[in-house]
Amino acid sequence: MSPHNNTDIAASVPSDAQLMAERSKFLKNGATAGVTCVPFSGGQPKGGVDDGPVEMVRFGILDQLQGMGYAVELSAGMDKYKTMKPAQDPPIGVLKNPRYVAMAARRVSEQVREHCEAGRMAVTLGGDHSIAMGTLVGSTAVYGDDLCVVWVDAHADINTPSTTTSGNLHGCPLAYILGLCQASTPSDPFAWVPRGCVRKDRLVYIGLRDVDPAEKLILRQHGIKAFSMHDVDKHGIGRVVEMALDHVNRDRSLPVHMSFDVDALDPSVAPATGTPVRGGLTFREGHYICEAVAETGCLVALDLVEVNPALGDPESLRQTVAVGCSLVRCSLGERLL
Ligand SMILES: NC(=[NH2+])NCCC[C@H](N)C(=O)O
Ligand SMILES: [Mn+2]
Ligand SMILES: [Mn+2]
Repeated sequence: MSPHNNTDIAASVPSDAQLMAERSKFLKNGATAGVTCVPFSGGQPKGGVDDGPVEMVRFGILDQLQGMGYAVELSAGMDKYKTMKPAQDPPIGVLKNPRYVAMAARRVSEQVREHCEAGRMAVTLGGDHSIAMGTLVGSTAVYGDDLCVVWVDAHADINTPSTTTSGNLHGCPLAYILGLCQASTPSDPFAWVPRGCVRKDRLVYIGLRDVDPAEKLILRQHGIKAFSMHDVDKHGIGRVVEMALDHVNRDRSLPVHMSFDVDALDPSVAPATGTPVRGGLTFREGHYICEAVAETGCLVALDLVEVNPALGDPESLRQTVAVGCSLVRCSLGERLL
């Protein structure tokens, strides 16, 4: 019998999770993925995005992570997100479902904080992007303002309660996180969000192409670094990711939280999402971002949001769920070779 059969190889060669744990600069338990499923759609008007996590689980994301060598620690009580909607939740100004969004995000922040405290890689499956208010409060509670944020999205999601025209809170999480809007009244449902928990110079965007006029002003006013699709075309994705990481984390010595909105990808690659915008990242460009961030060994938290299985035909759904899962795997160190 040959001494080099596959079992021998598998036993002696490190798994992707082991490689990731060895490279992982900030996680004491980097071979454990702390997964939080957030079936939540209250930050925008379209139903279905609350089924994003369950579809990704059904597609096998948890088994896939285990297959890469990760232990998976799943946050309990994902059904609670669907049932915690308050009976009365009238708009505050133009903001829709403010109490519901705030309650859900607060719960997310606690679940993500627990994973980060335990030194696990915190993986959050959305749900709409308003939940990132929770994920970032959770990760910064542990990593403080060292935390760098790579926000991959077609949109800037930085509207304040006074600039949003839609009133959809999935377009606003970063305004709260960066402290661009202060708690106006003691009854503000977002009073628990530590304003400014992420520093403006530690946020960088990749993939922008649909930014509201007021958001453009905010980005300019505060000197927030953003690489649009124009920059991706001009420099190529390799250079853009390098420049983005250089901006927030020149020495690759700080922890990174990546918040990946699947609508950053072109609608031909990820059609089943609520606010698709033409001219997005290719399949490979999206994956390259995840691979390059994984390679730094700095990743401590990942969000994958805005997969909406209710939009489009079964093939669009399958394609979008599959690409969401593969972005998660690549961010957690799955390698092509
Ligand atoms: N997470 C998203 N898909 N956000 C889309 C936001 C669109 C628009 N800027 C708004 O404020 O409503
Ligand atoms: Mn978006
Ligand atoms: Mn978004």
